[in-house]
Amino acid sequence: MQYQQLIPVTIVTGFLGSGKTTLLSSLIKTRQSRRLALLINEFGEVSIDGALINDCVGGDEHVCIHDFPYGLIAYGDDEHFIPTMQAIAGRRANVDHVLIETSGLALPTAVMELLQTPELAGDFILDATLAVVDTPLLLSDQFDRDLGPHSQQAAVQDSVATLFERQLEFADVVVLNKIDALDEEALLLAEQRVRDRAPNVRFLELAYNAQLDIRLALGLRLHQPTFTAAHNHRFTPMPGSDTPTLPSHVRLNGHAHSGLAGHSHGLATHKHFHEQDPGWLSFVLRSPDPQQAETLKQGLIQVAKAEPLLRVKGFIKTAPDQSVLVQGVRTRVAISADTAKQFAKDSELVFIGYHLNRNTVAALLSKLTGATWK
Ligand SMILES: Nc1nc2c(ncn2[C@@H]2O[C@H](COP(=O)(O)OP(=O)(O)OP(=O)(O)O)[C@@H](O)[C@H]2O)c(=O)[nH]1
Repeated sequence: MQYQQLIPVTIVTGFLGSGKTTLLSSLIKTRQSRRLALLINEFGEVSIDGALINDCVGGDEHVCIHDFPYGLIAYGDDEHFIPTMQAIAGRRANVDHVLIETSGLALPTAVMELLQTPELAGDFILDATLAVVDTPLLLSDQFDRDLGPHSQQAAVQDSVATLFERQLEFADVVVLNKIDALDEEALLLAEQRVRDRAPNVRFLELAYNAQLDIRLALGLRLHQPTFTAAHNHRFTPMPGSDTPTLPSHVRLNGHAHSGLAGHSHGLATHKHFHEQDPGWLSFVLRSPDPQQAETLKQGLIQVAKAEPLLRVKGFIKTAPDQSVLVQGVRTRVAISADTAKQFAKDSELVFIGYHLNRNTVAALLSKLTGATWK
């Protein structure tokens, strides 16, 4: 298979709530004639992101969504990733680019490595890994380690900081997102903070209003192998593979992803963080009662202040035949009637946090909203 015939894959990583789905939605809108396949990875029982992105593309057959509502894309127990990718390869005449959104708690390495296995290496090539950053949170020290005495708060901070740093470490491109209200000085400081954590990041891009120029996001070919004798050392044969050479994912900085044998990160990087660090939890709370949007919003802010809640999202029922979207990243909670849906179901919110107690959150939210949440 010639490089030109390989389907480029862009991995979009980034911490919980950094804006991955929002950026993907805007990329889809500006995709022009590109035919895209998207793999969306949701951490939680309810597939919110899939619903949002599907809304955004409507019935457009040139954008095909593969939703992984329960699974963690490409991690150990994911049986769907390789067959899904092979199915995409099977309709390669209709696919120009694959975009994979990893869970906000995942590292991109699991996908990176599977792309190099014999099942996929003949059809796909990593184009670039993008890490989306919630810039205001970065600037307000929310991704810093807590160097104080041991406490629950310090444990949350440390786990968040570790995950954040590792996502940046594996990125080719860091996208500074949520920068609408930031001035030049703040952006320079944010850049410095990214570079301090991940000196090998190759590009920093700015996403004003969660929009990225598609030319800066797709087709970067940052892992294009060099097919010259002088660079033969970049090819690493896959052990046990018939394929004589694999597309090397060597970075300019020498950080190698050039085959499983030579891989430098170790198997630990294949694990999702909630496997490695069982402190990360996700659960769903439901309410049959009609919700008052502002009361619920204030309730969620209080919960995020009192408990180690890092992300909440879902739809709440504000009238018998209407549900509206709830999006919370720590204490920033937005309720968007624009994304109203004609749902006749109960309100349903996914909560993600670190050692977050389901019963405590349910009791607190029920008390604060006067509605039953369980
Ligand atoms: N002000 C502002 N808000 C943004 C921007 N990008 C995203 N958001 C908001 O941030 C929240 C989270 O955005 P998502 O796109 O769902 O984030 P995500 O990274 O996909 O979230 P997870 O999949 O849960 O990790 C939503 O309320 C978005 O509307 C931005 O550029 N500016």
